[in-house]
Amino acid sequence: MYQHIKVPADGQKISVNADFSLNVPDNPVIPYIEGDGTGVDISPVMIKVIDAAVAKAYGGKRKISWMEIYAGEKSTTVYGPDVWLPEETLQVLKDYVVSIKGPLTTPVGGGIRSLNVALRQQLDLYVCLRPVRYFTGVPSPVREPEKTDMVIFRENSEDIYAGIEYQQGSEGAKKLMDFLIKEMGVTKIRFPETSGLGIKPVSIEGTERLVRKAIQYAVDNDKPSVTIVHKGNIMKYTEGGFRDWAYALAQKEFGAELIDGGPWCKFKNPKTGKDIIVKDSIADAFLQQILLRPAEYSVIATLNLNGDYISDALAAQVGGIGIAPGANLSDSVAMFEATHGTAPKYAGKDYVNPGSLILSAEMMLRHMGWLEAADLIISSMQKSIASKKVTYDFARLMEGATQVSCSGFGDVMIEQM
Ligand SMILES: NC(=O)C1=CN([C@@H]2O[C@H](COP(=O)(O)OP(=O)(O)OC[C@H]3O[C@@H](n4cnc5c(N)ncnc54)[C@H](OP(=O)(O)O)[C@@H]3O)[C@@H](O)[C@H]2O)C=CC1
Ligand SMILES: O=C(O)CCC(=O)C(=O)O
Ligand SMILES: [Mg+2]
Repeated sequence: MYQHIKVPADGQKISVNADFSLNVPDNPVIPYIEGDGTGVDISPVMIKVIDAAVAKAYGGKRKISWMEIYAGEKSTTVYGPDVWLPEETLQVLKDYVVSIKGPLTTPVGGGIRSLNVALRQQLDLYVCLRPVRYFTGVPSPVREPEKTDMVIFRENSEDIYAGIEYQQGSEGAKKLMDFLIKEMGVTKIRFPETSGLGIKPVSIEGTERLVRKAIQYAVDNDKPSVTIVHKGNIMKYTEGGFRDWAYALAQKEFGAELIDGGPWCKFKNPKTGKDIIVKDSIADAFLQQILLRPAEYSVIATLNLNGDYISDALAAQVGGIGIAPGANLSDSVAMFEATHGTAPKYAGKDYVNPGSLILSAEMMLRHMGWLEAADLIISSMQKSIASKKVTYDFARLMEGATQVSCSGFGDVMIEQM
């Protein structure tokens, strides 16, 4: 049926109901992309740890059938030199509904466009969900890392990240420059002859669907606030539009009312009766606020590029990108992945922290409703860190730690279950 993908004989597909709830069989097939760089190290460890947690939680009644699918460098060896993202990979990601991926390399400057972004765009995975929480004992550069407890909702389909760009000197750049100068009367391009150009689309629909998810998350998870992070003072009609449309949605769909004339607003959580405040922060100020007053922020809704920067900055606050998980979500399809990239200098060395991908898989188990296995992962992560048997990233900052390898940390996690 597929050219290179081998469907496991013993598993069934997860399916989606009309209300977007999932039917998860006891033996679901989960497609995974190993990933470039350190993907080769972390993906097998993630699978081993998740299998152990599922076996322990359900005593053999439930089991994941993993199905390897291809993207990135491995795809070019399996499918041929120029095939970075095979059509059948996209088809499987849609058909099998829930998947997980390792990181994929994107060259800087030239070369192929990001496959990570292409996957999100082609599957319309418009939410990039990145929870940021502190695990006791993790070395952190801040004094009170436990005060950082945020969940980032990053818009995943628009913004400058959409990749509409024209290289300096290209026909496209010349055409667009001509149009801007001659037809739009633009006079502000300082060096028109030597500029590359990029376009930043931000829409009402794109904003509303992202912000709706962020506010609903605050309602479902008893969170005190949603902060819209933007640079709307400077980019008024894109970032500023995002802020205005976000506030408007909070009022229109959640019944939020202005506080002291606005723009902040609040509504009562229908599930708890508590207030949820919807507020905003300009992105540069936000980046210093999260360091100085992290406890004042909870759910964050932001655009694609801001969300990228904020994800890594917040990850650092709770001990680094070695334990920063994430998910890319549409209404039906979910693809889980770590926040970090391929860390090429460590590739194949069995060295890096597999924690981000393991915690991404923990989010996946929770998404599937396999809560007992997900809880086991969290408690094992806590105990493993407390045991101080950790990978280099924590060991180098932790007093009295024993440094273990990437696979070694997986084994520690399995021992701690
Ligand atoms: N979603 C995706 O697939 C993503 C892909 N990328 C791509 O990855 C490539 C490399 O990007 P780069 O900017 O170097 O960012 P990376 O996130 O790959 O690495 C930056 C640094 O983060 C730390 N780090 C990364 N992974 C781990 C881990 N598992 N455990 C512990 N520490 C870790 C290392 O820090 P230290 O040096 O201190 O040890 C590393 O040098 C690029 O091509 C980029 O486009 C980037 C982000 C996301
Ligand atoms: O696609 C890439 O290579 C980088 C993407 C990224 O940094 C992210 O999504 O956090
Ligand atoms: Mg990033």
